[in-house]
This record gives sequence, C-alpha cells and structure tokens, in this order.
Amino acid sequence: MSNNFQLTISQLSLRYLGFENLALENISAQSRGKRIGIIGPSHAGKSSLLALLAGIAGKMIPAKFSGSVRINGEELEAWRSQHEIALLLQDPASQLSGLADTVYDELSFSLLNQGKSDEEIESAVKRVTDQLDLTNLLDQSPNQLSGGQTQRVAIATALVTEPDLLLLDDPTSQMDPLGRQHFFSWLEKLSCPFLLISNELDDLAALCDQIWVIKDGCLLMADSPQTVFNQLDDPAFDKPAAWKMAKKLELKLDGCYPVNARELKEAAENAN
Ligand SMILES: Nc1ncnc2c1ncn2[C@@H]1O[C@H](COP(=O)(O)OP(=O)(O)OP(=O)(O)O)[C@@H](O)[C@H]1O
Repeated sequence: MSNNFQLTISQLSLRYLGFENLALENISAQSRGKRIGIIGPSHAGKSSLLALLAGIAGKMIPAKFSGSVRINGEELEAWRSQHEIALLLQDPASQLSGLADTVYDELSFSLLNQGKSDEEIESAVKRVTDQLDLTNLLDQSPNQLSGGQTQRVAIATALVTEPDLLLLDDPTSQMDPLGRQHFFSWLEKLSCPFLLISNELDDLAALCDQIWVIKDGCLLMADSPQTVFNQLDDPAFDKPAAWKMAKKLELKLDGCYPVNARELKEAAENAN
C-alpha cells in the first residue's frame, strides 16, 4: 500500500452546519508522491481538509460536504472501511485518553481494543517507542509530560496501529528545535503516506514530494516545493529561509532559487 498512494480530490466543498461560509470551496487536487505538505494562513481550511479525510467532519462534527475524494481509485468511505487512517490533532493532549496511568497503557489502548495479544502489544509498543525515542517515558504518567513529549506520545498512539495513511495537524508546534529536527528526520524514514500541516517551510521543502497551498478555503497551488516556493506570490505566505538566502546571493539551481538546505549547498558548490 505505502508504495502506491494516489489521492484524488474533485470539486470538494465543506460547510459546517449553522455556518454560512464554506470552510472548503471547490477543491480539486491530485497527489504526486506520498508526502504531502499543507500550508496556509490561519482559518484557511487546512484542519477541515484533514478532518474530512479522517471522517470526522460530517460525522463527529456536524458538516455537509459535496464533491468526491478517492484513494487509489476507490471512494474514500469504501477505502476507509478497509484501511486505517490515523489523525493527529493540533492539540496533542486532547488525543490522549486521559484514562491511562502510564504512557505504556496509553499506547496499548487501541491495540487492546483491536483484541491484540500481550505479546503483540508489547512488540508494537516497543517498535513505536524505539522509533520516537520514548522508551524512557513508558512508566511515566501521560499527565506529567512536557508539551513536546505529549506531542511525541500522541504521534506514537497514532502510529502504534500501523495506519495506511497518516494525517498530521501541525505536529511540532510544541516541540523545541531539537525535538522538531528529530521529528522531521524520523518522518523522512517513515514509509506510510502522509498529509502534514506545518509552518516549518524549510522542513516541508526538504521532506515533501508536493505542497498544497490553501487560503480562504480554496486550493491555490498543488505542486513540487520548488515550483510552489518559486512561483507563489502572495504576501500571506512566507518563504523557506533557504529560498531567502539563495535570492539574496542570487544562487539558482535549474533556473529556480533553491528551497532547502541541500539544494542551497548544491547551488553554492556549482557557483564556485
Ligand atoms: N468545528 C467547527 N465548527 C464550525 N466552524 C469551524 C469548525 N472548525 C473550523 N471551522 C471554521 O472553518 C474555517 C477553517 O478552519 P480550519 O480550522 O480548517 O482552518 P486552518 O487552516 O486549519 O486554521 P489554523 O491554522 O488556525 O488551525 C474557519 O473559518 C473556522 O472558523
């Protein structure tokens, strides 16, 4: 599954019940690659898109939508009935059950609900805690974690069931710079397809196959990081630091300003 991911959205609109304005308006997009970054100002509709894909908007949150979403050619509802989609919300603490005494119990929760054996649970928990560097927190109470640790535990709860698609809503907002760096290097190794909302433009530009740009409920662009950050001309959107540096130094790669550190280094080497 993870090597074959195609998300196709056609004329998708979403309106929360009781509200006049559309939160998403006539969005059509086709994924390219399996790592999609989503950027946009506040209230643009980014979280609404993930909530809709996760099946929350329309079910748990009263909303109506029109248009279609297909994954690998299959209509979203049908795909979701056979596959697991994990959503990591913007507020990680709200993701945790509030019932577990320890991080281990928190991570075991959904696996217990799936009827997994103790051995299966132990090995799944070990896998995610090793990946996310959480082993030393397993005996701690989830209530005593820092914001960044809570975010990592919430990510682990999303991953422990090995989802087929991961939806991440600003997952590093409460992490310190080192935690963020670790998180993005870990994402780089992840084989699961994901849609990731983030303001970390340099990290997105280094990691993602495609960037979707959303503003006022509309999709402005869906293209490679190079194309998006070189062509997007809207003061509501910042540029990656690498792009700004390259522009200042007039360093180009294949006719474009580099958008991440690796490309910037290559452009600088070519110039020497
Ligand atoms: N549960 C809800 N009920 C009603 N309106 C909502 C709900 N959730 C979001 N909205 C509205 O939908 C619009 C899009 O919000 P959304 O949270 O999707 O944007 P966003 O781009 O994720 O913003 P942010 O970056 O601030 O999280 C906003 O006008 C918001 O007020």
